[in-house]
Amino acid sequence: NLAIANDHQVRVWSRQGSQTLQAVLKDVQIVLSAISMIGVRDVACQVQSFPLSPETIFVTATKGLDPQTTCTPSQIWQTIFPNHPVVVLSGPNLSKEIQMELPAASVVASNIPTAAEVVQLVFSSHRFRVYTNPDPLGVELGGTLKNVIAIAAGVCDGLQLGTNAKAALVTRGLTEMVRIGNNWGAKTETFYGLSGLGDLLATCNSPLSRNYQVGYQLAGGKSLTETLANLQGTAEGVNTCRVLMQRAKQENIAVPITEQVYRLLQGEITPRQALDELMLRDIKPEYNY
Ligand SMILES: NC(=O)C1=CN([C@@H]2O[C@H](COP(=O)(O)OP(=O)(O)OC[C@H]3O[C@@H](n4cnc5c(N)ncnc54)[C@H](O)[C@@H]3O)[C@@H](O)[C@H]2O)C=CC1
Ligand SMILES: O=C(CO)COP(=O)(O)O
Repeated sequence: NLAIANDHQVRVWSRQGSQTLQAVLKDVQIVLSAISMIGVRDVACQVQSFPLSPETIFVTATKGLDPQTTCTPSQIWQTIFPNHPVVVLSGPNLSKEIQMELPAASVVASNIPTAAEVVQLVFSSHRFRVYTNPDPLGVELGGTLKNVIAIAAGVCDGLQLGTNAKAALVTRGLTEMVRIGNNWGAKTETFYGLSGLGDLLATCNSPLSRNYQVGYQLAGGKSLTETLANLQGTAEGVNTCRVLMQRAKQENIAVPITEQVYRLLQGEITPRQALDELMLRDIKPEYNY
């Protein structure tokens, strides 16, 4: 809708639609993927078999981690299309609000600045303010990692733990995101921008967020299976949490909040036990000076 409002021609493909992917991709300048994480590699491999101009830009809006490789979506697109520009689009962008034409801001990040600028122009308008950023990994990890913290935030609200607890959780969640991001090569300052703190605040405070909803329902005593069965759309944080736990263990990264969300999702602990585990951790400095 945003691109159409800027007079661009847009074609939409979905596996439920009648048009073939090849027909939709004929002569396109930009391919924007918003496939859920589970389907990214499959769709990218299909796209690889179609003729595309070498200038075609890939934009990815998926927020997740590949369970097999722990790669981010943009890393998958870049591996399959090594000679094409890849741009990450991420920010505090709850789609229902954008559909309602409420104002929002977002970030487009790429190793190729001109590609990010092209995409910035395509989507920018008086109701959607788009910033460029040179740290695609950081921007992508902000949108991906906050989903795990949003599950925890949903639990926090579901248990009615109060505003102080929520502020503590979100702030320490950001510290955890920065720690993981730094370890994987992303820049600290990116996490304090729209795609990090911005998206964290949006997702942790909105019932429109599916990840927040997962936490909220679990706190209300529903099982994960029941919660996911009644959820409209994908809650990427569930898969992200599992992938993250596996990689954090391998790389010895401290991820206390992720660990409690993981154990909760696995059905190993109750929401109350997860809270106690976090509150009773060894006391320590807020950060290492
Ligand atoms: N909804 C939102 O507010 C936002 C969503 N995102 C991200 O966008 C992605 C998609 O989210 P939603 O559209 O909300 O989820 P959704 O569940 O509504 O849509 C995902 C789509 O991916 C399709 N899909 C899955 N596997 C496929 C495959 N192998 N081949 C073809 N299609 C496949 C599904 O059929 C579905 O239409 C997620 O990674 C999400 O984190 C990012 C920003 C905002
Ligand atoms: O990423 C989002 C908003 O920026 C959407 O959050 P959910 O996937 O939790 O609905």
